[in-house]
Amino acid sequence: MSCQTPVVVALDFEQQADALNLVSQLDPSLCRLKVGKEMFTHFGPQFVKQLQQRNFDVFLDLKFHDIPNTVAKAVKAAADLGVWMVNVHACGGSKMMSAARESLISYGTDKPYLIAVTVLTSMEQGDLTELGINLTPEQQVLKLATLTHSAGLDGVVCSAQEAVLLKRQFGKDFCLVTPGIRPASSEQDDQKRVMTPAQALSAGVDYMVIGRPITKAAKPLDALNAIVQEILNA
Ligand SMILES: O=C(O)c1cc(=O)[nH]c(=O)n1[C@@H]1O[C@H](COP(=O)(O)O)[C@@H](O)[C@H]1O
Repeated sequence: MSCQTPVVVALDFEQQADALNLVSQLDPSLCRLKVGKEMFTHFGPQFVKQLQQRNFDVFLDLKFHDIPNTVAKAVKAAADLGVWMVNVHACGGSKMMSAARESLISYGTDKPYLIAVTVLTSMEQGDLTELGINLTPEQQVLKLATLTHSAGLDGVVCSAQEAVLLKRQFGKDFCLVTPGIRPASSEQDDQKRVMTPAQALSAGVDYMVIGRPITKAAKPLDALNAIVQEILNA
């Protein structure tokens, strides 16, 4: 059965055994899984394959940002790995994003979702100013999402705080993937532009990436179930 909820659990663990211990308690109909830079650097494609063998959809979150040729080839390598979703940085620009999209044409309907990171959810106004960007986070997200949409990608990573604006601008089929999701009882950690699961759902997000509120909970399965319940009740 394919996944019935928008939850994507971010598997950010140092030890593969700890990640697999959590995964063995999870059901692919209740969540998808994200593998990011830490675990992919430690454990590589073999780790992704282990998750796929357990019937999970895998979001390979390596946020590619490089010259067009390099990113196109990296995205193609992700497609060869059979991942469900892969991302690039929208800051890499239109040419880079177009090259990434074109590298997936030969995969037809088997291609992974290709999405672009706009403004990291850990960033706020001061972080943009520091980079010489004199726009609000929302304006910068809109600018990068416009480039992403024009380059023909499937959607963006943004915060749930920008979801209403982006759905209004680009329509319901432009996929919104939102980290920075925090149940009311959770710590914010290093996330800045946050929303609760219920708020994110009503803002119209398609997928919620959630890590520490689940993985660092005393009882991760209970934490996930509570989040799913909050979404179902919203
Ligand atoms: O692309 C991402 O997944 C991502 C983009 C972004 O803007 N913010 C963000 O937090 N992420 C990832 O989403 C996950 C969030 O984890 P928690 O903050 O533990 O819920 C991490 O694995 C981040 O690498």
